[in-house]
Amino acid sequence: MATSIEGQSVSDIRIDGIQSFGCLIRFDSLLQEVLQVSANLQEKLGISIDKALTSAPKDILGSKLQQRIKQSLSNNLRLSAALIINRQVLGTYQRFYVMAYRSDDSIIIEFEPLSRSGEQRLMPIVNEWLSRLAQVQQIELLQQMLVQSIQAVTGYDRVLLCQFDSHWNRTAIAEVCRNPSRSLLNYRFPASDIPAQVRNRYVIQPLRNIPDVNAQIVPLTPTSADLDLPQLDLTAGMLRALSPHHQRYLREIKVAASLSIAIAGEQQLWGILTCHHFTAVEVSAAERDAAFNLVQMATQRMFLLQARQQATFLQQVLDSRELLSTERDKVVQPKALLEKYGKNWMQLFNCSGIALLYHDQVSCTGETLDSYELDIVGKWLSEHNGNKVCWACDQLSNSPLDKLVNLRSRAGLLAVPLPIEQNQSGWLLLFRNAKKVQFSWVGKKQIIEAETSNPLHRVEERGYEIWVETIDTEAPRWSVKEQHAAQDLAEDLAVAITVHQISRLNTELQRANKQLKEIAHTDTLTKIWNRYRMELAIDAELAAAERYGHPCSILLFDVDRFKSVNDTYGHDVGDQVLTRLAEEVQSKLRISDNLGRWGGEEFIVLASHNSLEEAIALAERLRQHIETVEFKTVGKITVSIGVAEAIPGKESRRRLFERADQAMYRAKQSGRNRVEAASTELSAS
Ligand SMILES: Nc1nc2c(ncn2[C@@H]2O[C@H](COP(=O)(O)OP(=O)(O)OP(=O)(O)O)[C@@H](O)[C@H]2O)c(=O)[nH]1
Repeated sequence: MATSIEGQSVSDIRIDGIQSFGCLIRFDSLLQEVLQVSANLQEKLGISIDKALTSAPKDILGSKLQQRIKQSLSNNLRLSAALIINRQVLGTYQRFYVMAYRSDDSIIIEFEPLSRSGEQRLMPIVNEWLSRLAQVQQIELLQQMLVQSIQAVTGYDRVLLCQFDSHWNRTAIAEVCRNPSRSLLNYRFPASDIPAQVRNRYVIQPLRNIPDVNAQIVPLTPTSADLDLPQLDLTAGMLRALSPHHQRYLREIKVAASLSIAIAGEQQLWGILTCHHFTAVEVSAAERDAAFNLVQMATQRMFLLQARQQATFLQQVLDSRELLSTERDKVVQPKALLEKYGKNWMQLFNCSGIALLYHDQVSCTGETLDSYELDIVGKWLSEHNGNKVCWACDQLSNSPLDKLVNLRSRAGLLAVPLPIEQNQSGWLLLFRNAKKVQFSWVGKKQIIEAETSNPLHRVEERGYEIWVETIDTEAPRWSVKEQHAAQDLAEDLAVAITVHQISRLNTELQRANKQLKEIAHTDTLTKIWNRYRMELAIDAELAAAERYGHPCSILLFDVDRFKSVNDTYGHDVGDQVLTRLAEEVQSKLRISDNLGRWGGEEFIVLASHNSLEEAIALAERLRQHIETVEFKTVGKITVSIGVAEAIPGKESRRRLFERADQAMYRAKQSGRNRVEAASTELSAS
């Protein structure tokens, strides 16, 4: 079997001849001289070759047509629209479809006789299909209707819509076929069938009409070699003869007539619509043009529907992101977000599972991998891909990850970096499971093997080789739109993660601050306020007392002969006494009084709102209570207490304390286990 539909797989072969459904005249670049004519000129135009080669172009074309063509070609390489002309041929009027274009420093004019029959029937058919195509909302339905409409207009036995993949292999995605046993639907054709130079021709001339594969090539006369001119490039025209390769190929697939219409995408060819007839068939220029227009119209609609589909997808992603942004204020755990929205994202991105890796945490939903494996994937991505770039894979078994983790059915992975802190890595991982698909390739095994790494097996013969490729380790590709949308989502998740992180740090910071405060304010042995905290409390109370004019007093007390406790029972027992003493005193105080350890075995009570008399009474109660308490190991102890009432605004905390200390000293001097009050004279001094 030939390797190429166009048969031009190796070199750009030119043939000095045309197909027989029209005739051709080659003029010089100024349209002043006839250089070559096709051998069927007499038959088609009624002008003998000799006459044509010796006549002035005006005499063959008529001055009106000559003028028109000259004008059109003065700026362009070809006529912007083909002309229909009437011409008398052998006594009867004949209509012709005329194409004119420049090629190789010549002007080429092609004439195709038009038959009147059938044209009237064409209009309503075309109009009906146009209106039906214009209303379809589903892409697959539109594609199916397109092939049906082309069959209705051209009458071809098989109409096939093929789409190119990124390697230029074609897959037949829609078909109508009169003979089901010759259906090629879902078949795949290797890229080499339509090599680059042939695809380039389709860009220049999207129509390729071969009404009779077996027709003899009509030679040009004189030949280009005779004229010492290069062989003509007839790409822009309709009559270009088919190469022997192409002819052999079409014969092998038992096609007698073919019409192909290239479909241009935004930047490159999107696909090709191919019509095959199993016997030779005359397709009129009007039918051909109608088919071309239907393809144009349907594909524009198809691209519109595709754009709409993508817009819907993007809108859904946007909606999901909106929901996510409403969560931000609530400081939700990222893991909870995945639990809440994961299902929706899985649907949107058509994936089996989603994982989120950040700050050494792994959360996932749906079918992904084990947590430790996800961790390995994250580390591998950061190491080999950097933290800034997306990584999309549709065949993980072919990637280095296959050796690192047990992939199970996961075949596709879209890994999107989470833009969190600079040196931190985080990933949003979307997984797709493998999807089993089978493709029936048409062509030689060797060629198909070059296009795929999957095993092939031959299934049947239909005059051409068919090789079935089974793919069960691949997932559907991640489209550019999906990748961009996933990046947007990752950005939002990164914000949610950062907000959560900050709030967590805040809580931790607050807790630490509280702890620090407690440590800074608490005496480690007795767990009551320490001296620093007591000083703060006395200062605040002094300020309040001055401001509001209420009294306030302090009680300074000290364990009597505590040294002997330590000496007799040891320091630990001494500590126990101090702890118990604090508890006992605390239990006798009002909520508004504060107890603190002043240092060593000295304690202080801040009795807010207490006058000296009230404070003395409190001190006496405390002293008496302590006297009665039975301390473990030690038995009874006593305390000596010095009481001083503050003179707000007139003395400092230090001075107040000194007065209380002096009173306590007097209590010690007076025999201990006593309460002494600081004198007011002293405080005034
Ligand atoms: N176990 C223990 N002993 C302490 C602590 N702080 C101070 N002391 C002891 O308390 C004793 C205080 O002794 P002194 O200042 O001589 O007074 P005293 O023996 O209590 O006699 P007077 O105060 O005069 O009744 C010392 O032996 C200190 O070592 C403490 O946190 N734990």
